[in-house]
Amino acid sequence: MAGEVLQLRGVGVRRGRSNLLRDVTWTVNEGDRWVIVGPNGAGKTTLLQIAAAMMHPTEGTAVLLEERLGRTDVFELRPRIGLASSSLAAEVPPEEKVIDLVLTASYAILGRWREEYDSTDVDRAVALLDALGCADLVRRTFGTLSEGERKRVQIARAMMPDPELLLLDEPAAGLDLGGREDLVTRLAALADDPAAPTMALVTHHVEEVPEGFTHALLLRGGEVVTQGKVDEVFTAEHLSATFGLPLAVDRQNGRWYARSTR
Ligand SMILES: Nc1ncnc2c1ncn2[C@@H]1O[C@H](COP(=O)(O)OP(=O)(O)OP(=O)(O)O)[C@@H](O)[C@H]1O
Repeated sequence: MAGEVLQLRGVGVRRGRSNLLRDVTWTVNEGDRWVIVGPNGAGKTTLLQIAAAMMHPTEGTAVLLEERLGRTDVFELRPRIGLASSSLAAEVPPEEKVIDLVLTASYAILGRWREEYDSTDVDRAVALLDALGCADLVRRTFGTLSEGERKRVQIARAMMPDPELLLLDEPAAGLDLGGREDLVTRLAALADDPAAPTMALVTHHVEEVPEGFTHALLLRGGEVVTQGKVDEVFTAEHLSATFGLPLAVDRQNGRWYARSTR
């Protein structure tokens, strides 16, 4: 499939009197690697929920993989989109085996019972875990993993059905410095792989943006501050407006750094 993977036009999400998102217009093209950056409560997770066909907009239109939300069967659409998020991780039973957690993603269910998998599926699951540095965790249960290991296993699961769009909600949250750097390096390798799916990653921190991410969208108070090519978006002016404090922004070896100048 060529062209637009996701197209939002004038998207709003209201809950009671709150506008979680307002007038968001955003196009993701095949092969793009997007980061969505903003402070707590900006609406980042809400935006990702729409991109994952887990939530419908209250206003505007959302077209995912050429299917318009509200006019398509989301149960057919969801397996084409990989989502890794801490809220999904919280639903995993602690006794779930890592290999089963990844394998069951092909069926978009939790729990391995009833399905049988062929050896091609098992080989793919092991290869994905290996690529994310988790080959030694295959036989462990999810409940025994560290936070960093859980994050990497979740990404392997999200990639298992070979999605056309991969969505990562705060993949580095809760990781120590070594864990963050390991994950960011692996995500940079993924971003660099032309065979990898189109991606969108949510974070609060520009330091967590892997090298090779091409585009950025800044959100504040449910509204887009600016969006476009990452080096045009990640300026002191734009990031200061997004986070509501004066920031200096640096880039070194493809990575970004921000600090307060107050
Ligand atoms: N059902 C709801 N009813 C009212 N407000 C809600 C509801 N769900 C979320 N919100 C609010 O919408 C805003 C956006 O939430 P969202 O989780 O999308 O933000 P976020 O940018 O991902 O935040 P964080 O970085 O803290 O995870 C928050 O202020 C949140 O409290």
